[in-house]
Amino acid sequence: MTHLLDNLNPRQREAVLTTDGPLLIFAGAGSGKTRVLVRKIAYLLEQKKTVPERILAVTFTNKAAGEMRERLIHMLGPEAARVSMGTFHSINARFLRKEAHRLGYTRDFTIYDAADSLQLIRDLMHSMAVNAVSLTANGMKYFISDCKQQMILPDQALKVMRSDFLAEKKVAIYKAYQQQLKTNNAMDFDDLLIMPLLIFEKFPEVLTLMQYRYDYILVDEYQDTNRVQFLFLKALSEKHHNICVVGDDDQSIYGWRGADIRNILDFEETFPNPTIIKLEQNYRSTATILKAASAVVKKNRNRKDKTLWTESDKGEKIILHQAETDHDEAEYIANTIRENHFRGFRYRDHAILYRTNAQSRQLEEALLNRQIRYIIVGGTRFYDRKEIKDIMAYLRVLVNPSDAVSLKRIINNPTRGIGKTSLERLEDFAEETHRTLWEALQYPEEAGLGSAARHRVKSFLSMMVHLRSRLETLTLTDAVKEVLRVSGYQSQYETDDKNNENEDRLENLEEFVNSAGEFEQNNEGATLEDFLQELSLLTDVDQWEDAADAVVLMTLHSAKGLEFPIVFISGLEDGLFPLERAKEKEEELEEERRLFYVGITRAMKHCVLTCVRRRLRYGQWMPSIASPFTQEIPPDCLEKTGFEKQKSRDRFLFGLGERDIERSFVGGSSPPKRKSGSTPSRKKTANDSSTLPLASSRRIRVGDTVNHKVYGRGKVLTSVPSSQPAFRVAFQGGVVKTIAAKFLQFSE
Ligand SMILES: Nc1ncnc2c1ncn2[C@@H]1O[C@H](COP(=O)(O)OP(=O)(O)OP(=O)(O)O)[C@@H](O)[C@H]1O
Ligand SMILES: [Mg+2]
Repeated sequence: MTHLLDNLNPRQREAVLTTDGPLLIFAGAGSGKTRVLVRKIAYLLEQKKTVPERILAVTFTNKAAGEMRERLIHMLGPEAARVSMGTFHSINARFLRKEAHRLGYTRDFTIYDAADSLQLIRDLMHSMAVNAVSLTANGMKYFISDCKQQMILPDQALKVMRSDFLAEKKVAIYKAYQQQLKTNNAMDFDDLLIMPLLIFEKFPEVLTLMQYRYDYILVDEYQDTNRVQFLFLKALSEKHHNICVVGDDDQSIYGWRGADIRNILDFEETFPNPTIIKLEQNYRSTATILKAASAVVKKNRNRKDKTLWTESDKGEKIILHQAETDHDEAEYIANTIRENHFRGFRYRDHAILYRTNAQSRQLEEALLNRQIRYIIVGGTRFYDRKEIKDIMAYLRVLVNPSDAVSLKRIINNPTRGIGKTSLERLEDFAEETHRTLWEALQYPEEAGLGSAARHRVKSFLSMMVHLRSRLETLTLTDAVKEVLRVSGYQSQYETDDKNNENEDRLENLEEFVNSAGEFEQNNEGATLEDFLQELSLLTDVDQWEDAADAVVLMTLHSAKGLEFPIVFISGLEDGLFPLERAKEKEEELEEERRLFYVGITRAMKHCVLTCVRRRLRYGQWMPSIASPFTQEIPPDCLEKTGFEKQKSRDRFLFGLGERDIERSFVGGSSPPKRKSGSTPSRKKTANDSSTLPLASSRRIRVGDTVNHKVYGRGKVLTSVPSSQPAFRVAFQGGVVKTIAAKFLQFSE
């Protein structure tokens, strides 16, 4: 047996051994909070002989849950896999599959992601003829989510709202939205958190059962729970009080998504006689990194003071590099990574963090340019692509025909001649007769459709009914294939011109079938419902498979809980990090500072901060100065580079109307350096490709076979409109990527 208490300091050991009663492990970054949580679960299983299912462990991402599970299996064997583990959303979704019928949903309810919710709000605002200029669908979505996160239901909303001339309208939309969700047998992400509490309230016997179901509840990253999650934990632990939460108020970075820092700060008042254990030794970072991070976060006023110390060496100073432009910044980072690689670091030892996703483009270019492998966490997600959302909509309707958002997405996709007017008539009929849209499809005549349209609706309906019956006998993967085939969705891309984006779509659909296969392999007896649920609840980080040796790019938010030997934090400029809008409110500025603290404390050995003198934002060159946060780092921890006496030159560069000059050089060599005062050179245009070098003498065309230094052989799918010649290429390893032509070698 692994020794459960090995390699733990006395405080950590105490935290593992304190199993009963409320326990708050309150500690700074890298002090072993997550390690303690894993050991504690192991201890409960091994020493206290707790039945695995009777332990509930809540993590911030599904990936973190997966890693915890693996570690436990490694320590204790396969039995440990049975511990109930997951994010709040996935744990609640599982619960609701069994219990949502009490609130009038079926167990097949659909989970709407942010885009689905937004679509529904848009449709509702359209049908309710809401056209107030100051009320956008997006704004409404925030409003609804905000209410839900505070447990304010539509009926109470008006009472608790500040009077605002749009208040009644907003509440009316909120009400309609909630009703429509119910009709669609669908829940949004916030509902997944609220509905269990409503069930507890209405059916106390269910709560009692749940209170006896788990003996121990453990929560990681507690500082980022919101009010509803807090109420859920409180309700569940009320009988046994065996709740152990770990967190760090300095790492609370999801206030903008409703996380309530008071949950951790007020723990002592909420849970009776809690034990509080502070962990103060940091095991992750060098002394310098730790000193810098601590000094920064100490500037926040709304926090509990804590000391972090380490036995590690001082290590190297944190580098603060100022580059000329964002292009140069990316070049600097990529060069540094290349040098580190020569020195023996792996690519995967590096993480590049940024405040906003938009910053990744330049970084990608620079890495591609040097054939450095990388992975982006977040950005355009595979499951957000049109064709993937379409096929998922088919599957959702088959599982839950009441889901009108998905039904509307596919009813005329591929084109079946069921046009807008027909659909509107069907929707009106559904509303007037209190039917779902799916039920209305059975009455096309009554809904007032012409005979041709009636016929089309009937044949669509009978195809779907047929598919639904097929689902009962087919395996998950075969079901997905069958739907793709019978619906005609796949063939619409097969018959058309091969040399356009259709091939791309077909590849993605194939990849989707593969992912179904993989899911089936990993989850015995998996159903289509399980698969759809898993896909709906994936977070950005969950989609990152970290097996490959690749640099990882992600936002600072996504990096929470992770660690890397070398961390770059890019774009450390005033107005970008902290964001401009956060500077006005102290609370928000403090949250940005915590985000910076999270960023620095991801680094084990080296931390490199970068900023630029001017950045292209919204198509304009913005003169930039280093983030005020960089000045909060003690000077003896910092080594500044690149801050040169170029400021006088900068004045000539701003506003000279050549804002795109670098754009046309992206990925290539540095922009031409001009002497101060010289007139701008002629702007290079997108069509000016004649001067750009191509890797071979023959120009590359769609359909060609090409070679790439990193990705190997591939086939050119499409040409991509861009400031320089670029192609979408399907490589042999299954990777599909857009690559600048100059990195491709024509292959006979
Ligand atoms: N007692 C210990 N001895 C050696 N290494 C340790 C010890 N405790 C923790 N570590 C190591 O320190 C690093 C940080 O631990 P862990 O990720 O558990 O910290 P954390 O407090 O959860 O950090 P964060 O606040 O970033 O979530 C890990 O690499 C972990 O393996
Ligand atoms: Mg942790």
